[in-house]
Amino acid sequence: MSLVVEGLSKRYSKNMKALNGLSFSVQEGECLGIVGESGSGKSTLARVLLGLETYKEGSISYNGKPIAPKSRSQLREYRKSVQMIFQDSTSSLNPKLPIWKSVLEPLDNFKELTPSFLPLQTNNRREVAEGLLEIVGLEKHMADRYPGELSGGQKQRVSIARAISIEPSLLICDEPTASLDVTVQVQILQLLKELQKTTNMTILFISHDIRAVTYLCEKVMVLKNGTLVDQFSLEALYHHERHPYTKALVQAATLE
Ligand SMILES: Nc1ncnc2c1ncn2[C@@H]1O[C@H](COP(=O)(O)OP(=O)(O)OP(=O)(O)O)[C@@H](O)[C@H]1O
Repeated sequence: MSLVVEGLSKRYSKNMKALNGLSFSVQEGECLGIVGESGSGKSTLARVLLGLETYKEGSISYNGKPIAPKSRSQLREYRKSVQMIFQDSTSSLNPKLPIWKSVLEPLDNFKELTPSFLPLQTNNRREVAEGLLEIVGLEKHMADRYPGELSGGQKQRVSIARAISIEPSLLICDEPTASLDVTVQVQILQLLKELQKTTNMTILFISHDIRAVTYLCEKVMVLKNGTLVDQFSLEALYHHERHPYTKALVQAATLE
């Protein structure tokens, strides 16, 4: 797996660049964190990387092939190995579907894929869903519940179960813990960390919260007004060379 972004810019209007000449790459098994305040361009970047949003300047390539949002077949191929989790698990789960059916959506889309890390080899779809729920720490009986009957943390676990069902090589997380209580945030981060270790998937973790990013990721990028102002490895977080904006984020987090 390799994701390479070069000179990526995105404008919503003539005068405003939401993303401004971003260049970075992510390699197999890495966990890259992108941190920035509100309006810095985090969601725009996630949407562009997922092919949900077009861009005119720069390039994005996945495993050496360009991501061209206009090509449906390329995008389908890409989605076989790239999954996502968003902040709002409520709107990403269909309220009318029992949990087990929601969990199976990606597998229903890509029938040719079979998740090798599931403990059970079965053709029983419901059992596959239950196995996935167990992997993310939910009990089997949750399978029959509806999203409205679950807590925020439980819903986010369901979103994670669904995302990992096809064993993605790359998981893009856009503020996955932002709407959760602090203790639940930690549990979700622990789960992602554990899953990353067991599956060796690559994680791109986008968040306004530098504590969450530095808990999970060994490489960090800082986004400010659409520009990458700092990039560093976790061990250099407190280094004097850090950009003033990074230092300000760290300081604000310690004051909270
Ligand atoms: N669909 C859109 N049309 C016009 N401008 C947009 C659109 N989406 C985002 N923007 C603008 O692009 C900039 C970056 O927005 P984006 O949502 O990517 O930031 P963010 O870092 O995710 O913020 P937040 O954490 O508040 O969601 C902002 O100035 C925003 O107003």
